[in-house]
Amino acid sequence: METFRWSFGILFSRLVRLPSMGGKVALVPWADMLNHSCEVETFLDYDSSSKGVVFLTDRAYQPGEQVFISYGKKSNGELLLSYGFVPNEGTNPSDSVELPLSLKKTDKCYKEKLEALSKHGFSVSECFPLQITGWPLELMAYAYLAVSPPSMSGQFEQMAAAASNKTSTKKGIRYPEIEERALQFILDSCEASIAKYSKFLQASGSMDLDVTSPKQLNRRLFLKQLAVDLCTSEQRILFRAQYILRRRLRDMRSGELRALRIFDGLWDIFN
Ligand SMILES: C[S@@+](CC[C@H](N)C(=O)[O-])C[C@H]1O[C@@H](n2cnc3c(N)ncnc32)[C@H](O)[C@@H]1O
Repeated sequence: METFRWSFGILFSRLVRLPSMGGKVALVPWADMLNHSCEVETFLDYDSSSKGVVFLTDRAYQPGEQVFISYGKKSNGELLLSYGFVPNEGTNPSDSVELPLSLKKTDKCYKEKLEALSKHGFSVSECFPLQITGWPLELMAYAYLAVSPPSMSGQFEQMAAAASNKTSTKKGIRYPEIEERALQFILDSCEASIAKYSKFLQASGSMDLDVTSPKQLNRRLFLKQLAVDLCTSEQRILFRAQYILRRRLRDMRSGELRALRIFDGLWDIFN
């Protein structure tokens, strides 16, 4: 098992996917010494004219400077799983965190909604990727479905299709009448996830590493630090989403309040 794990780790951390050969994988000695940087876009690829694997840098490098390639637009979690490292905090624009969303068991239309989701290959709980720059339209469509009242049952199918990205238009759907509830629903999930991350990060300070040798201790400390780095970066994305959602909800609610005040003012005039 130990040998299998080692071979698996070596293979997955060193294999190269060659886009011009349909993503074929290859082991490329020497080229596999290049480290990843989230700031570069260039990658290794097969070049049919020279019949070899080539790499063109995207900028000039000074002698002695380390040359980087891109291992692909991957989240910190993917980089940790495939390559065993986590980029420095805030340096990976492709970083994302999976946000779990679920239908509520107490929902009056639970069965109908689940049926609509099942038709599109979804189940009662789904995860959607949150990025520092925002969230996908599919996540919003799922949130609409989760909060929509029985009077909107005619739209469940459309919402489920949009959540699974199987609509023909690929454009986002909008239901202004339930937008506030949908945003609040996403915010609640976001805050539940933040609480889980905070619990882990707090506990990590006093985690019992249960080791018998200094070598084992160093290894466990290293792995713990990787877990802490990953959780910190994922929690950062959740905090950003929480900030955006709170602001949007506050603006919507203050807009509604203003409209209500104007209505009250008009009411007073007419009375
Ligand atoms: C294809 S090898 C790159 C060469 C490797 N540094 C070596 O010495 O052989 C991939 C491994 O390099 C390391 N690596 C690559 N980019 C890194 C980065 N930005 N930060 C930390 N480690 C990195 C990881 O251990 C990864 O599994």
